[in-house]
Amino acid sequence: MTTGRDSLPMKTAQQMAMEGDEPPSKYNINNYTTYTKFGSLETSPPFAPVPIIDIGCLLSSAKQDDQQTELAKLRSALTTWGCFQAVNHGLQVSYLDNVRQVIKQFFELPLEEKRKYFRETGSVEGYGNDMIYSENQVQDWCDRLFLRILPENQRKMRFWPEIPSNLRETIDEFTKKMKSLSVVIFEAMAKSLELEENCFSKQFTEERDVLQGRFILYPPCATPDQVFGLKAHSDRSGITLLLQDPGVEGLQVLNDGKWYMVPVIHDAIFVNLGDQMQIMSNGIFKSPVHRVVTNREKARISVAMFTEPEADKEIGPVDGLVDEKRPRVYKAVKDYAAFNHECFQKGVVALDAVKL
Ligand SMILES: O=C(O)CCC(=O)C(=O)O
Ligand SMILES: [Fe+2]
Repeated sequence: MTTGRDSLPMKTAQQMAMEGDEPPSKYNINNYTTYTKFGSLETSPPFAPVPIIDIGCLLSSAKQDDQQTELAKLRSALTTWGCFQAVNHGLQVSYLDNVRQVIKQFFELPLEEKRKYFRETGSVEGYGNDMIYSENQVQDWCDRLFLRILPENQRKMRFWPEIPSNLRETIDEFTKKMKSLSVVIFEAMAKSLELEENCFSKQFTEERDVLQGRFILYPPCATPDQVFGLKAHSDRSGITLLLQDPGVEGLQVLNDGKWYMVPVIHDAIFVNLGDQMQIMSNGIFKSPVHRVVTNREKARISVAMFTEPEADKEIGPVDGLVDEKRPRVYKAVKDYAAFNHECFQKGVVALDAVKL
């Protein structure tokens, strides 16, 4: 995958922030009209009353009544918001803090060290900025490390930092835990729609499925009202599991045409659906549009893990969700990642392009 225009930044957002630079004009959304379709950049909208789901109650071992109540809550969360805060997921808050700390330590390293893992132009994997597809693309005020973690035999270890020395092992272990949590969630989603328990999970739990990690630093920004941390998008994944920075908010979700700030719950894992789940659920579940705003004083880090079916697997609305009352909304697609990328370059919304 190569593009003529892609380039690495002269200075990373973190360097600019450290040296007190104002964000350059290519970071200023007011210079680009394309980004106003989702509304203006509002840095302190109301908090999103995003549902809190008790994962323990979704397990088959939970009391039947508790399970039914939680499944109904899950279904309502996913049909309205497309996201929820997962609590009681079995991971200690000290464990989650340790994952966040390791990522923070990586970003605190001197640039010369991080530079070893710089992504190559025309490719997303590695340390750096988002790929640049066009001159009309506003830049995001963030630096990130992007890794394709699963399938294991596709890991490109040259992009996996050796410092901090426990980073590789931490990511590996966290991935296993997130993979198991995702299976619980996929099964619960199916049960909440009265479908076979494995009808979603079977698309994601074989040997060659993909899991990508995006470890992000949003440095403080001198002009938060003009600059996005991450511009509005929906995820192309099946589901995304996100660890937020416990010290600072920044993630916003769009609901019914209005932006809401996602509250930070220290021990929660924020879960949002991606486009591929919206397709598989025949549009019943939502893949929410979301974005990240910046903060004048504080840096924010986040850890996002994206699950996807393997590229050759065709996905489409599952049988149980298509009937006369609810005709099929989406075509079947293969390699939605590549399709999504193509649409992005053409300025087309991928989910619209797979509608029948
Ligand atoms: O940093 C966040 O809170 C969200 C990250 C995100 O939306 C993404 O990486 O797709
Ligand atoms: Fe996202």
